[in-house]
Amino acid sequence: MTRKQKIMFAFAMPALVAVAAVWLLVGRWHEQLAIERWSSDHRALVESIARVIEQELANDDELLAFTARLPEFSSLSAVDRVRPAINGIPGDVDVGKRRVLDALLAGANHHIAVAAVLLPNGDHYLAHPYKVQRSLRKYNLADRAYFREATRTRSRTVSDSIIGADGIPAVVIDIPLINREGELFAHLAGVVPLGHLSKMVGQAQIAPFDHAMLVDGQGLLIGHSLGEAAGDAVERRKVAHPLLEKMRISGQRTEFAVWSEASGSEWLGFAHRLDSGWTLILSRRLDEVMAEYATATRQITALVAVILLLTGSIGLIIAIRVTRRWEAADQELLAARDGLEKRVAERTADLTESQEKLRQSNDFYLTVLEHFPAMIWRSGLDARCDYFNATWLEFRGRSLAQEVGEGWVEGVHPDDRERCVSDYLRDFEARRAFSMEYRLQRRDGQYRWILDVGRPFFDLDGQFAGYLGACFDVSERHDAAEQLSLTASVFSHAREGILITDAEGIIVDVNAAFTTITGYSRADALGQTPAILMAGHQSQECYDAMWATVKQNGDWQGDIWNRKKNGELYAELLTFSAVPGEDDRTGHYLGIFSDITLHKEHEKRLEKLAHFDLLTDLPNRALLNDRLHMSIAAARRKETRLAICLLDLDGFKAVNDRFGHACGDRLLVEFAQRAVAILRESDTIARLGGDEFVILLNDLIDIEQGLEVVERVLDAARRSYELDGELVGVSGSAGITVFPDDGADPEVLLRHADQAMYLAKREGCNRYFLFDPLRAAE
Ligand SMILES: Nc1nc2c(ncn2[C@@H]2O[C@H](COP(=O)(O)OP(=O)(O)OP(=O)(O)O)[C@@H](O)[C@H]2O)c(=O)[nH]1
Repeated sequence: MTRKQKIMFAFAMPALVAVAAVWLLVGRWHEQLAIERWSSDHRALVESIARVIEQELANDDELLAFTARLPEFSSLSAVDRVRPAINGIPGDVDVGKRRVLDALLAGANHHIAVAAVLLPNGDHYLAHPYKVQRSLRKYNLADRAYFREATRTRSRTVSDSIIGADGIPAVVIDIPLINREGELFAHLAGVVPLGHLSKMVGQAQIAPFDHAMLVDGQGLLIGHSLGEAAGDAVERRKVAHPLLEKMRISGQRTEFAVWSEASGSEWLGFAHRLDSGWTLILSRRLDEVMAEYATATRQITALVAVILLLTGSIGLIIAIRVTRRWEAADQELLAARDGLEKRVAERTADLTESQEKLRQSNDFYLTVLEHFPAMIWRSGLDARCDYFNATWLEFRGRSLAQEVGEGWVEGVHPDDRERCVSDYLRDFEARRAFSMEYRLQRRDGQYRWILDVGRPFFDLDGQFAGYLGACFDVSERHDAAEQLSLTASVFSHAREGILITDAEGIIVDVNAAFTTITGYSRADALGQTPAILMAGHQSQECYDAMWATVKQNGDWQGDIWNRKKNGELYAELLTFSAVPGEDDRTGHYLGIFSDITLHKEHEKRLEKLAHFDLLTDLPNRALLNDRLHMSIAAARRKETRLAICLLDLDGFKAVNDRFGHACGDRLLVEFAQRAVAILRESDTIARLGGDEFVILLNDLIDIEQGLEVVERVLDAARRSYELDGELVGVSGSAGITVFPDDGADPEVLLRHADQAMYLAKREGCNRYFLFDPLRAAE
């Protein structure tokens, strides 16, 4: 189908549909219009027919009223002749009335078929014609509604339909007869059979209506247009009619309606209430009414269709012209579209390329993010975590679904959980970057220290979009920090002094014990070298050796004498170690020392006890032995002589006895001092015990040199001593032996000296003897 055909079709189809719709609508509309028109046209006719019926009834009424006013009906002259058996007075009694009634019934322009005179109690006085009186089926009519109504109102009353006393359905006109005294003495009743009423609504009377009905006040059918033919045999039945129902509801005197019968035929018509209370229903078949208006309907519909078709055709022509322009414009549009599509294709290709690059870029960043060595997370505006990278999930050994939201918190160590969550939420609220450490359970169940660094991130519009964070396993650093903290604590609280120098030996740190021991504050020590502690007690070589050992072996341990800031000497047990730095070179030196001055002094005391005589402070026997061995060795090495002199005081016991032991002690001390003052540094005088001493004279060139010294010592011994204010005198006896002349063995040499001293004592004391082997043999 071409474009033109499409447009024509687009116009033609709605036009045809519109014509069809208008056809139907106009048909329906015109039917409605025809009904309304018919209704308004015939409303007046209905009222006119009703007036005719009412007029005819009024005529009957008037005729009866006229009769009632005649003298024959001014009284009842033969009431006493009434016989129930003949339903009233005999036919030949009160004939005046019957003559009048004959004349009444003989008239042609009324509908009264029977006339009757009733007594006030309802009994018949007479009925006319007489043969009707004789055939009456009901003698007393006091129970009739119209009779009671007329008696009560003392005025003319028209009844609804009844079954007459003669058994024929009829309506009755009752006129009460009032005498001059104003008493109601009788009723004059005119009976109109229903068949007579049907004559009022015969076809001729109701044309152009098809059908008419008269309904009494009780809703009973009392006449209809077909009743004329039925005569008196009009069926007195209850009428159920839509118009009656409508009238009952509306209360209107005239109602119009359209209704359908069960047979399917449609009717329209009017109901009109008469003055008597009866209702006249006039109806006509709808199809007949519509047939009257069919021509007009067809004309209007055709006119509308022509107008529509004309309008449609004009529209079609315009559409075709417009279509041509559209087609031209369309061609331009197509050309423009082709160009546009080309550009779109080019742009799409560019865009696809860009998207591909973007996708690759995204894939790259996502891959980087997923497998970045750090554990990465993200949270949204609600502070709940909605992303964890593969590194995190791998660390935790859990799925993303398990970790998102609050899931990850389950992995935080129970002791850290509250702090971790509250710190996070606090910083989140403040949109503040944070850095915190907590323990997070790894997939193997082990808790690891995690450094979690989070910061807020913002979208392209600068709106806050959540938090991004990266976590690092810092357990080793954390352990190291703890270790460092422990080390620092040990460093601070150690009882040993600790100093740390750099590779050049410059002190970089000292602890509190260092200050306590040395008196140098940290500020005093930093930047100095350990040389500040040098006391001059050890030689520089000693220090150099120490440093050399440290550098070679990594450490050195030993006792060392240093000097405190206040100049006091102290001994320390020092461990000096090299601490390796990077690339295995010494980074620092660590010195740990404890103050062992007391220990040293104690040791010194013990040593002194072991080698010196407590009283005189001279070497004792043990030290003498050592020295003797050393002196022998030295003399042998130097090839010199060694004189060994054993000296025993004379008369010492008497001093003790006379002055006491303490004075004896003082004498011994005095003698020792005198002897030491005489001897050289390299010589030795030892106390063997009591008043017995040994003198070693080294490096003797000849024996005389030694003898001279011994004489001087003996002279010193002889000098008086002041004890308790008195001068006391003792002397000494000595025996001398010479190495190597008299022997080489220390014991032998001492024994020889003892032998010589024994001789000196024996010869009178206060003298000395050289060992003489010949005399010793005596
Ligand atoms: N005061 C004092 N007396 C001591 C000490 N050791 C020993 N003695 C006494 O020194 C005396 C030594 O005795 P001796 O050597 O016989 O006395 P002596 O009178 O010098 O006699 P000779 O040596 O034989 O000439 C004894 O009385 C000891 O009790 C000491 O440390 N102090």
